[in-house]
Amino acid sequence: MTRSAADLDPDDLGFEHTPETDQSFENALAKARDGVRLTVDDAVELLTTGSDAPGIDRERKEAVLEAADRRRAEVVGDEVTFVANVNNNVTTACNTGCLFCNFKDTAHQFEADYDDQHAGFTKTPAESRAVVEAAVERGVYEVCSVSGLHPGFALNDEHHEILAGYDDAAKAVNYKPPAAYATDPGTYVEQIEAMSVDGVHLHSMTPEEAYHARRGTDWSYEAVYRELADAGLDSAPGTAAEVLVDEVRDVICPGKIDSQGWVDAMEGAMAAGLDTTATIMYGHVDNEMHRALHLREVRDLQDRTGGITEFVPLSFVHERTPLYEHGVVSGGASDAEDELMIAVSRLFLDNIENVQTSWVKYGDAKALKTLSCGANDFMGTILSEEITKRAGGSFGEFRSFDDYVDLITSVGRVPVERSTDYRQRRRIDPDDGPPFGPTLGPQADGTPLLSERERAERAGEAATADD
Ligand SMILES: C[S@@+](CC[C@H](N)C(=O)[O-])C[C@H]1O[C@@H](n2cnc3c(N)ncnc32)[C@H](O)[C@@H]1O
Ligand SMILES: Nc1c(NC[C@H](O)[C@H](O)[C@H](O)CO)[nH]c(=O)[nH]c1=O
Ligand SMILES: N[C@@H](Cc1ccc(O)cc1)C(=O)O
Ligand code: SF4
Repeated sequence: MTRSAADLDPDDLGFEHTPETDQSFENALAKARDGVRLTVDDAVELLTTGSDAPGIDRERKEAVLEAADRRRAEVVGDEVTFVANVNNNVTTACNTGCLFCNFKDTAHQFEADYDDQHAGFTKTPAESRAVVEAAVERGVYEVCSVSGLHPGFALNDEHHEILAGYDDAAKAVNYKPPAAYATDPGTYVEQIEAMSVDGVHLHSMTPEEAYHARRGTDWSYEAVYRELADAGLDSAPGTAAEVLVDEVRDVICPGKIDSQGWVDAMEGAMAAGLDTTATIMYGHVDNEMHRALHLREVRDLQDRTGGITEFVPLSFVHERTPLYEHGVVSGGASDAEDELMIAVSRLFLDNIENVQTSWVKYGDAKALKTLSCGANDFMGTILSEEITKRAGGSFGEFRSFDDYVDLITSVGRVPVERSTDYRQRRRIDPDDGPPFGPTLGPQADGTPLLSERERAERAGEAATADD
């Protein structure tokens, strides 16, 4: 049975790992500056600006940020990349119950005989395809699709048969036949086929979703990802990582696969030939030792695979989440913690080229600051955002190419449109416009993604929603 937030004692979460080391801050900083591979203890010293004293020391923090900024310049230069993408969340139905998440809606509300209104949604494969087609027509060339673990979801027809064969399948394998629901999401393979529109890059199926796509079977992650790749999947998002230390997962996402399960799924995706990304979702109950252990897990995985194209620190958005509402946490990470998380990711992950900063989580001002703390990628246009918005985030759902060019040039860096895998890149000369639009997609001819009128309408809607 999963624990609820109400049962947790915020003053004693029973953690064994604490941010204490025998290393000194000065030694750790010297190693970081010299480009020596960092240990977990080094990372803790840098993240805490010295574990021997409480709080963050301003001067020491600046020294860490500077070292990370220098490393970023050496590794990737002055280019700041971004991608023309659309988010398509297929369903919010999910019974996993992660305590940091307000994206999900419990699945019984989606059942055909449920009478009350609810705020969730499920898209059929045809509806997902329509979203992608409309975006591709505008010039988008990446679809990022992450979803709730709908009990009616299965990999394919064979998977449906296996799951339906279980006694008490709802309890045993989190399964109910799609006919029980008002809207049938189709199979994972059908959703992937549907979203795989003319040459678009499909970035989907987190490790947790891949687990759901093989639950109740003895199929390997590699086999599942191969079948999805055959259906049109191009790369897998390394979300669901949260913090890869099981004592933290036991508190914030006890219903999820454990750290080893996440690593196994990622290895399966890469064995199937897919690129992946990796993330950390920090700033809740985790401490700096947890963050450092997470970074080591990711670096080890990359040493073994080489298939991780970017690392994305995702700062916990707390406002409307069970963790916050039940007083387990009193807020998210501070600005200093955010800056240090980006910087130490850059310094520690010597085998991952790109560190992404998320304007969804940080807002533009802080995201711009992080571009001088080690980050070099500025995410994508996304066109829609549900996860952060539902958790209480308020930084919007769209950034245009014009916004990107303005923001990036305002901090003296070079705006570069990239493909998902970073192999295709186009440097943008700010003197050539505005307006700017994507050029790397199958239907991208440089026209802005949204017309002036559509942008004004969206801005108006956002202003009304804030009132
Ligand atoms: C909402 S899930 C969707 C995909 C799938 N259900 C899963 O868990 O892998 C995607 C990711 O969003 C992030 N997320 C969810 N709630 C968040 C919050 N309140 N603040 C920051 N990130 C959040 C988590 O890192 C999570 O893994
Ligand atoms: N950081 C966030 C992302 N990042 C995903 C990227 O936009 C892109 O899909 C990836 O870099 C692969 O090219 N997406 C979100 O929806 N929210 C974020 O906070
Ligand atoms: N969709 C995830 C973020 C994400 C998705 C894909 C990535 O590759 C990276 C990050 C979120 O909103 O939290
Ligand atoms: S993070 Fe994913 S698995 Fe967890 S509750 Fe949210 S949607 Fe479900």
